Amino acid sequence: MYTNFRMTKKITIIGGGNLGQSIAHGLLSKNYNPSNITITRNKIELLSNLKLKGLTVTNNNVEAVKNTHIIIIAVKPYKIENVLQQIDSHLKKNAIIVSVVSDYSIESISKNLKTKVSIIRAMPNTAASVNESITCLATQNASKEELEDVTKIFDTLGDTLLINEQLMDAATVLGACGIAYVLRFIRGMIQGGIEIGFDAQTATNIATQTVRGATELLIKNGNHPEAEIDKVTTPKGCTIAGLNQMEHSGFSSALIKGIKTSFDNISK
Ligand SMILES: NC(=O)C1=CN([C@@H]2O[C@H](COP(=O)(O)OP(=O)(O)OC[C@H]3O[C@@H](n4cnc5c(N)ncnc54)[C@H](O)[C@@H]3O)[C@@H](O)[C@H]2O)C=CC1
Ligand SMILES: O=C(O)[C@@H]1CCC=N1
Repeated sequence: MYTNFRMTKKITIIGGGNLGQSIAHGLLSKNYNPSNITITRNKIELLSNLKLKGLTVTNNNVEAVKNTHIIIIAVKPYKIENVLQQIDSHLKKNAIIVSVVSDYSIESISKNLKTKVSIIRAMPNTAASVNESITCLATQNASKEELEDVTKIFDTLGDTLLINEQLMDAATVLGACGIAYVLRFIRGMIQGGIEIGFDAQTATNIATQTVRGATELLIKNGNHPEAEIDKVTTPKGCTIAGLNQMEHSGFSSALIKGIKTSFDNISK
């Protein structure tokens, strides 16, 4: 993970919504020069917090891409074609299009652009705002240097993986939708914690740090989850009793089915 680099490349984020703003906040918190970041959306008043931090905020996509090297498109899938048509003839020769739009292929982006530019698909998540995203990247025509530049940007927002584009839908579900699944899990932990005696804030503190600890055990030890679970489950103890009850209620199965259902719904 890069933590201390300052890139001088200009970045434009088209679509300053949930993900676009998360990316902007993540870049700012790692000292990306705000004067090198432009962010667009129709209602620019909703970006006033970023404007105060020194970003260029505009609703003019054409102006926003004119002198920009890296253009991150973060609009909803049904809006990307409009955006591509709008910016096409205004792109710099060496521009790189980075699309975080789900279910919209590199081939589709290419077909909607007359200008020949490098295209990279990226699938980060909203934890980019706190520099803890996992971002999967895929490209067909970007050079090694271009891919390195874009990887550096997403490395400031968390971790980055290069994948085959065929796995982009799977990356969307596991990494991007995954934030919501984990949050719902944590909410369940908190609700359980309140029922057994903690106030909501204390339950939240315990649940969130426990999730962080479990995650670190896997990342730092590189173990299979069951190896770490074995260390917690005393024979005839309360952990295994609770865990088995969760499984009788379909805990793992619910997660697997949910992930599969999300995947099946990507193109709907
Ligand atoms: N929200 C998430 O966790 C993730 C979202 N994505 C993808 O990122 C994209 C954006 O998702 P969200 O941020 O959740 O949506 P959003 O609706 O919060 O943000 C999209 C923004 O684009 C703006 N917009 C619409 N048309 C525009 C135009 N012509 N020019 C400039 N701005 C325009 C909208 O006003 C809105 O603020 C989607 O394609 C989604 O699939 C990918 C990974 C995670
Ligand atoms: O739910 C969605 O459609 C988007 C894709 C990834 C995260 N949110």
